[in-house]
Amino acid sequence: MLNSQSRLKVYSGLFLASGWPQLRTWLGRLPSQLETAFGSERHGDWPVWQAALDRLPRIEASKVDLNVDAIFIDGGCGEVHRNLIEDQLRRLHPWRKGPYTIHGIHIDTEWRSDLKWHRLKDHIQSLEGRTVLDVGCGNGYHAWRMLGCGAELVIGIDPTLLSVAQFMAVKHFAGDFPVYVLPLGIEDVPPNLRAFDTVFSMGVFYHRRSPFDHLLELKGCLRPGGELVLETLIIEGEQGQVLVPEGRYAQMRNVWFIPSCSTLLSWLRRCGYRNVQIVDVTKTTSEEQRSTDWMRFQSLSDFLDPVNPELTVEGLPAPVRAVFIAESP
Ligand SMILES: Nc1ncnc2c1ncn2[C@@H]1O[C@H](C[S@+](CC[C@H]([NH3+])C(=O)[O-])CC(=O)[O-])[C@@H](O)[C@H]1O
Repeated sequence: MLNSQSRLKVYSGLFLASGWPQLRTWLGRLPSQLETAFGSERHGDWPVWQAALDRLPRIEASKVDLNVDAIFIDGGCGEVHRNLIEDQLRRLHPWRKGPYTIHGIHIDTEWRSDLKWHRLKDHIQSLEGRTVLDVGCGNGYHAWRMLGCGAELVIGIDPTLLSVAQFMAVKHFAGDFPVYVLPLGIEDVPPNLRAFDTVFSMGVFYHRRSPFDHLLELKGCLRPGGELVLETLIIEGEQGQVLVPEGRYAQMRNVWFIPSCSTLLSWLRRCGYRNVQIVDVTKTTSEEQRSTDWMRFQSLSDFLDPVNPELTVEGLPAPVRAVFIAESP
């Protein structure tokens, strides 16, 4: 089992990131934050996931390609090792974000996260040399893609320990790249760090009970002039319209605010962002989100009205997602 010392080792490259003085306030607190988060080994399944990680064989990667839709890691791996790896990776079920191809094993995840990446990548400022924060990064799929686009350092945060375990499995095989997924929520990032060149918040906004506070927290993470990339569920409608589901939305329990595009644009401006733009609006389809062999639970098609797929099973507008970009003052 990884004890707390060796667990910190996973993040050691990050602690060496003294080249980022703005991050010092946070890095100082990080060891105790990690202790607390992993201390939720109270979390029933963590020992199972940790054991799967511990069983992964060490195989040097001879090729890592982060600029392909299925993040690609390969090396000289025989069938015995491949079977062992696949067995361990499957213990980290459900795999929601991806896809990945690791030593010949294709992890066909619930989400084709590459589709979201393609929708936004040509609209954002170049990530070359930038310090990036990905809030609610899941298992880090987009964080790897950001690195592939030249980011100098990518920090992802996600409080779901299974996502962190999946990231650790991928990084175990990829090697020592400046990308980290921390088992933390946005509320754990010290306020007003003003450290990151680009901050992504994708698929998180509608889970927040207090939308303005989320937009302001994100602004506090950005350096002046930095770029926010915000992706969230929207409804069709005029400025001022917003859906607040009274119960579930597409079977999700924790959905709070789904604004229209012009409403969210005005909220961003109200929070002080400049050059606020909407760069993509796309209906979520079963090509993008579906059950697979690596995510065997229900998925989008089960969450839509079987007679009218324009509606969710609750009778609300079916999921449409939009990407907003904005500049921090
Ligand atoms: N307080 C919080 N702070 C940070 N993250 C949180 C918090 N609460 C929940 N999350 C995390 O936010 C992620 C939202 S998924 C988006 C993944 C990726 N970004 C994607 O765009 O594919 C939703 C989706 O699939 O749309 C989950 O991994 C949560 O654990």
